Amino acid sequence: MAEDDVRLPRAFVERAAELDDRDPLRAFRAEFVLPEGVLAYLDGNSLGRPLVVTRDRLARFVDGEWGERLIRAWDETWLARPTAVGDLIGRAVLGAAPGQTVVADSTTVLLYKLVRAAVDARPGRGEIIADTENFPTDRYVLTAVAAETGRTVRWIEPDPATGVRPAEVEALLSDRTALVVLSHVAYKSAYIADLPGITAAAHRAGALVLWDLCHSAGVVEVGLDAADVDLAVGCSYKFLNGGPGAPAWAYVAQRLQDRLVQPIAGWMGHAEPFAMGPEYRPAPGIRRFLSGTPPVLAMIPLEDMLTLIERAGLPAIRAKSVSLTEYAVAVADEVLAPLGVVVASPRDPDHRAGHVLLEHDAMATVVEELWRRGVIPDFRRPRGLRIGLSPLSTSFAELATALGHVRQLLATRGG
Ligand SMILES: Cc1ncc(COP(=O)(O)O)c(C=O)c1O
Ligand SMILES: Nc1c(O)cccc1C(=O)C[C@H](N)C(=O)O
Repeated sequence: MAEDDVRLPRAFVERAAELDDRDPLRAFRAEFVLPEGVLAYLDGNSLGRPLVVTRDRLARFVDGEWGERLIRAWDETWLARPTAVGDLIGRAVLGAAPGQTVVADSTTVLLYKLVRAAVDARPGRGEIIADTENFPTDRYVLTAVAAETGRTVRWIEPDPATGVRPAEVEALLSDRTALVVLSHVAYKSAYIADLPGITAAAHRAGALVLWDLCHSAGVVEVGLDAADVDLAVGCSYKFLNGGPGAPAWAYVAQRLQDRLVQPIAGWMGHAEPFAMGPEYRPAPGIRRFLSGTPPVLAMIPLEDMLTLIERAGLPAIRAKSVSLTEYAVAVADEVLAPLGVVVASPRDPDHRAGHVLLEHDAMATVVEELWRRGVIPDFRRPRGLRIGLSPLSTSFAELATALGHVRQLLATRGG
C-alpha cells in the first residue's frame, strides 16, 4: 500500500464490505440525510444526523399545528409534549416506566435543578462525590451548587482510559455524602461505568445518585428502573438525533418526585399554570421539574428518531455499536499503531460505548485536514481523535474510508 493511498489494506476494506452485507440494520442508513460532500461522518456522539422524515414533518408542523391551530394547539397537544415525549424516551432507551421522564431546558440547566433538589433533600450531609474526568458542564454545576449550599465536592481522579470504578466511589462514601454525580459513559474514552453497582453502593451509604446519560441514551442499554436509579439527565442531540440545541430530558424516580423541590419555580411546573395565582404550588409528579415554556418545535426531530430506535430495537443497536467499535479498534491496532496511534478506549466491549478515542500528538492537525476532506470525527484535548459511531446511520464502509484517511495523513505527515 503506497504511503499516500487513502484506502485501508484490502483485507480491512473487504471485511467492512462483509460487515455491511451482514448488517441487519443496514437499511436504516438510507432514512438519514446523507449529503454527497460528506465522505464519512463520525461525530454522532456530538451531533447526530437528521432524518429525511423530519424535513417533511417540520414543514407539516408549520402549516398545521403552528400555522393553522396556532394558540389552540397548546391545550390540544403542546402542553402535554414534555411528558409525552419524556415517556417515549423512557420506554425506548431508558428502561423507565411512564411518568418519570420529562423533556425540558438543556442538560446543564436540568443538572443544576436536580443536583440542587437532591442536596436540599439531604440536609446535614455536606459532601458531593464526583470525578475530574466528567464533562466540564457537570463539574462546573457541581462546584457552583457546592459553593451555594456550603458543601464540599470530593473529586475522584480516575484513570482517563478506565473511568470511575465502584471501589473509587466506595472509598469516599460516608454518612456525610448527600449525592453522587457521574457520567454513565465517559465523554472522552467511552468507558461505561458500573451503573447498578455504584447506585447500590451510594444507597447503602444513604446517598442519592444522579447519572449523566448524554453518551449512553440511544446507544447503550441503561435500565434505570431495574437499577433503582434516583435521578438522571441527558441531552437529545447525540444518539437521539434531536438536532442542534435539541432539549434535554430528566428522569426522577417516582418514589422521589413529590419529595424533591427544584430551585427554578416557573409557571409550567405549577399545579395550575393558567390559574396564574399569587402563590407557587408545584405540580404533582414529574411535571414539577418543568420551569418555562417547553421547546415544542425542537422536540419534532427527537420524536422521529425515537420512533426509529423503537423500530430497530436497542439490543440490535447496541450489537451493531459493538461491531463498529470492534472494527475501529482492530484497524487501530493493526494499521495505525505502527504509526504511533494508541487506543485510549476500553478494550472490553462490555465497558465501551459508542465511540473510540485514538491518541497521537498529531491528532489536532489531522482532524483539521480530515474536516477539509469531508471526513468528520472530532478532536478532544490533549491528543484525542474521537470516532463517534451512530449505529443506525453509520456504515462499516464509511468507517473504513475515514480510518484510511487517518492512516494516510499520519503516514505522510512531515516531522
Ligand atoms: C456528558 C455531557 N454532559 C453534558 C453535556 C452538555 O450539556 P448541554 O446540553 O447543556 O450543553 C455534554 C455534551 O454536550 C456531555 O457530553
Ligand atoms: N453540546 C455541544 C455543543 O453545544 C457544541 C459543540 C459540541 C457539543 C457536544 O456535544 C460536545 C460533546 N458533549 C462532547 O462529548 O464533547
